[in-house]
Amino acid sequence: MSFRLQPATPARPNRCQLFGPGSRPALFEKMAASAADVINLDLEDSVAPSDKDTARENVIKATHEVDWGNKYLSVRINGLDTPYWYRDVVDLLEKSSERLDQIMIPKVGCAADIYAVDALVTSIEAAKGRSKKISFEVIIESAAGIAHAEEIAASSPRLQAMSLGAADFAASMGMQTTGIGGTQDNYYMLQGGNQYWSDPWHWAQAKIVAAARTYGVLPVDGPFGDFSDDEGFRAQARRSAVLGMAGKWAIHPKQIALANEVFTPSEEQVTEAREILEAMETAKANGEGATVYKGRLVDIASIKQAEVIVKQFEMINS
Ligand SMILES: CC(=O)SCCNC(=O)CCNC(=O)[C@H](O)C(C)(C)COP(=O)(O)OP(=O)(O)OC[C@H]1O[C@@H](n2cnc3c(N)ncnc32)[C@H](O)[C@@H]1OP(=O)(O)O
Ligand SMILES: O=CC(=O)O
Ligand SMILES: [Mg+2]
Repeated sequence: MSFRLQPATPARPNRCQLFGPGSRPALFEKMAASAADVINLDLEDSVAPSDKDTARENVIKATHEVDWGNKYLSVRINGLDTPYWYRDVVDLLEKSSERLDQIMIPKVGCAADIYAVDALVTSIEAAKGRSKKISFEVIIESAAGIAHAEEIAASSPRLQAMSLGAADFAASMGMQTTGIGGTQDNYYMLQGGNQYWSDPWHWAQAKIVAAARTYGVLPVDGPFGDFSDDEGFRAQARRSAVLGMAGKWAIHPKQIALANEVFTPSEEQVTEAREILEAMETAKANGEGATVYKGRLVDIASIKQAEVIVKQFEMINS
């Protein structure tokens, strides 16, 4: 470990972030009753320009009137290149109830974007005497965003999570696809006449995980657009979980159980992690730093790996 220790990420479950348009208030009670850990009420791309004002009012009303239980309640504001975002922030901070936990900032391109929102939020919080400090989540979904992922991850103590937004990311990068996440037919290697599909999202995910984990921010996988394809969602989510992401968005209620399943360590994974910890306790008692578990090497690094799984499981069940 470096002399600079890696900060812990926020200790709250973030397996599934359920999205719903702010312009469809009929969905809000259903979202609140769902099994998602985080709710993202959207003012941005799922809301038509003509509905922006009404959606904002709906969302503010819902912070007062809907029982959100133990959900982490987040609202996605409009991008900083639009005429809507400042009004989103001002009205949310001045008029929403203290139940609001987080603002999600889309299409972030550099740390200065967060600085601007932080300055506005901090000023309104002080002016209005709000007792809860609002947290931020950012979406990395542009060439600039991925190029500056590290400075964005370091930009504000308010920052708790960083998501990959596959749709806008693909557009900004000029990727030749209309798919939102998942396997891309044309992204394959050829060997012996056979096609082997590769993962075009992998490097962006890995970059986000590294940037976020360096600064104690939760890395999150964004949308998987084809909500009819459960196995496609599972495969994408499993790859994200193995890479170190904490959770994934659901853009339809069908996807909530799938995300929770993948981002909750299985009984087998937890049992194995606990057995590794026990094996290492025995090794330590014998004055050894390394030992053998089921024919494999385990050593002091294995303790940290096993603890990741046990801690995830314990946090979800606490
Ligand atoms: C690229 C990005 O930026 S992604 C993030 C922004 N996008 C979004 O927020 C979109 C979120 N999702 C949606 O708006 C909707 O789910 C849609 C448009 C995809 C599909 O909506 P529908 O056609 O109503 O879906 P469908 O008919 O399959 O709904 C089945 C049930 O789930 C409910 N439902 C649909 N979406 C949601 C949701 N997001 N949250 C909770 N419940 C929902 C419906 O009301 C319906 O309930 P019922 O059985 O009681 O009648
Ligand atoms: O905002 C999400 C995206 O995929 O774009
Ligand atoms: Mg987007």
